[in-house]
Amino acid sequence: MTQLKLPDIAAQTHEYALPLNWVGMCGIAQPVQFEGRTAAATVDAGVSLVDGSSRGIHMSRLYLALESLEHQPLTPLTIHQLLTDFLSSHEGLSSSAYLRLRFEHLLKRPALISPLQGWKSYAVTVDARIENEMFHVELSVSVPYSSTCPCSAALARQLIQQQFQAHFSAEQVDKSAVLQWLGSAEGIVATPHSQRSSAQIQVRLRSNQQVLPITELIDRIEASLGTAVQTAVKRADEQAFALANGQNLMFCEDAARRLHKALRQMEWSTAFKLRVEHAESLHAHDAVATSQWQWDVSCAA
Ligand SMILES: Nc1nc2c(ncn2[C@@H]2O[C@H](COP(=O)(O)OP(=O)(O)OP(=O)(O)O)[C@@H](O)[C@H]2O)c(=O)[nH]1
Repeated sequence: MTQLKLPDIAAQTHEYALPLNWVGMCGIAQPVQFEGRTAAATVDAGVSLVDGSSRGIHMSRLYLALESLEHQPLTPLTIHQLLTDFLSSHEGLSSSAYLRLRFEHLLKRPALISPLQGWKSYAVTVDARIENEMFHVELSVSVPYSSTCPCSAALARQLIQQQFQAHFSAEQVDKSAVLQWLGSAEGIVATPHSQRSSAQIQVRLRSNQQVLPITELIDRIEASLGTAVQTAVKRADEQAFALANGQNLMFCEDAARRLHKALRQMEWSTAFKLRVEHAESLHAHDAVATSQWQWDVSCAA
C-alpha cells in the first residue's frame, strides 16, 4: 500500500487574513501538584494567532506541553515556563500565551473549640499570561462565610428591651429572676437574621512572586471576616460560632471594606478586585458589594 502523507490543514493559509486574539482549548482535564497533593484541574490553554494568513494554531503542541504540570509543583515559575513553551512552539504565529487553571483547593480546618477538624474545599482559579513579553499571574478564590445583619441585630435587641420592660415592671429586679429570664425564649424574643455569604477575590501577583499564596490568601480573607463557615461542629463550637457572628455583625458593605483593607496589606499583591454576596434570608434576593484597587481592563484575562 502506498504511504500517504497526512494532510496538514493548520499549515494552510487562509484567504481572509485576520489575526485572532485567543485560540486554544477549554476544559482540558489535567492533574496539578499543589502544596504536596495532586488536584484535578480543568485547564484552558491558548495563544494569539498574529499571523492572520495562517489557517490555524497547533492545538496538540499546547496540549502536550501541559504534561509538565503533572510532574512539578505549580508555581509562577513553572507556569511561566509553560507559557514560554506555548510561544516557542508557535514561533511566527503567536505573540501572547494564556493559561487558566481551575481546581478545588482542600484545606483541613480545626473546630473553634473542640479538638476536631474537617475539610473545606475552595474553588480556585489561576490565570496567567504572557502579553507584550510581560508575564502576569492572577489568583481568584471563592470563600464562604456567615454574615449576621447588624440592623436586624439592633431591632432584635430593641424587642428584647421592650420585653424586659414589660416583664420586669418593678424598680428593683431580682438578679436570679433576670438571669433565668435571659436564658428563656420568652425573654430573648427575637433573633437577627443571618446568611451564608461568599467572597470572590481576584488578586494580581507581583512579578517576582515565587509561590502561589493561595492558602495564605484564604486564611487572611477568613481572618478579616471572622465568621468562616465551619467543618466539624459540636455544641461548644456552635456556641463559639454564635459569639463570632455576634461580634462581627456585617452588612455586605462592611464585609467589602474589611476585605479591601486586608487585601491592601498583602505585600505580594499589585492589584485586586472583590465581590461579596450575602444570600439574604430576609429577602429572596442577594445583597452585593464590590471593590477594587489598581484593577483595570488589562488585568482581566
Ligand atoms: N487549529 C485547530 N486544530 C483543530 C481544531 N479542531 C481540532 N483540531 C485538531 O487538532 C489536531 C492537532 O493539530 P496540530 O497540533 O496541528 O497537529 P499536528 O499537525 O499533527 O502536529 P504538528 O506536527 O506539531 O503541527 C489536528 O488533528 C486538528 O484537526 C480547530 O478548531 N483548530
